[in-house]
Amino acid sequence: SSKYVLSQMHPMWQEPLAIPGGDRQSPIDIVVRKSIYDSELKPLVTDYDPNTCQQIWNNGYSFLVEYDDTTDKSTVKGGPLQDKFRLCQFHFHWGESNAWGSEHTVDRKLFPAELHLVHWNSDKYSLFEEAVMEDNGLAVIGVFLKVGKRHEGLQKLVDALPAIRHKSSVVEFNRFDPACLLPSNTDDYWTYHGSLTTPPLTESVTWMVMKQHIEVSHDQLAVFRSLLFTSAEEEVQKGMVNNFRVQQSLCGRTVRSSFS
Ligand SMILES: NS(=O)(=O)c1ccc(NC(=O)NCCCCO)cc1
Ligand SMILES: [Zn+2]
Repeated sequence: SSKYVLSQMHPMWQEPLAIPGGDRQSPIDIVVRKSIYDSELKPLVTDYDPNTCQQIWNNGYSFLVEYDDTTDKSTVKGGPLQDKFRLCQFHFHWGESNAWGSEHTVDRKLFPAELHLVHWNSDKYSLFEEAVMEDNGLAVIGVFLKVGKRHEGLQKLVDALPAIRHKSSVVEFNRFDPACLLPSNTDDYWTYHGSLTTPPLTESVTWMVMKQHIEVSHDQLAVFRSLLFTSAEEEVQKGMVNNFRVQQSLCGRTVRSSFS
């Protein structure tokens, strides 16, 4: 049977009716003039070991690059963080067009895509699964992507995507340094307390959203859109696009900025 690819605007999963707590959900719109400059916020200190990179796979929501998080070899500290957090994976969210795709917005401005580097508090917990249930368990660095010049460091990752087109496909992926995906300036960021943006939506994330974006080419982003939400045996194949959650209400939270 001929399989055809759909790209629909429907969200990839149904928003639950009730969310535990529900007053610190992510993503949000960052209203720049309402963010509070906090001079106590330090620069972020990332220390990533490319040799801890293990695999790249399609989990049916996005594609994830997973790192060995059994030691403190790839970590982030500083910024708003009191502890050291271990990198476990990074992934992206994107749209079917360059006009939208990011999860966070800045004064309602949408970006074509957003990178999330996911870390868990290894000073306090011994597993991601434990940390994900705790208030200060996770730290996620968000980086906006804009369409422009080709990102040389990203190309190694783009070249691996055709091998993981379908949900649940995994390939080995080594020696990738996630630091190459960070903007040149990581001192300027917004930070707030929020949640995971996909189920289980747990409210355990300290978000650090970079002010400076990175640039990737139109063609590189087009390869993201060639991925599928669906597994190989499914009759109808759905294009992996618009895998972002809609903005959530701030519920009185303060967004702090590390820059004035
Ligand atoms: N988009 S987001 O808020 O950055 C995000 C990050 C992690 C997760 N969940 C996650 O990583 N679960 C996998 C747990 C495997 C532990 O090794 C969901 C959403
Ligand atoms: Zn994410």
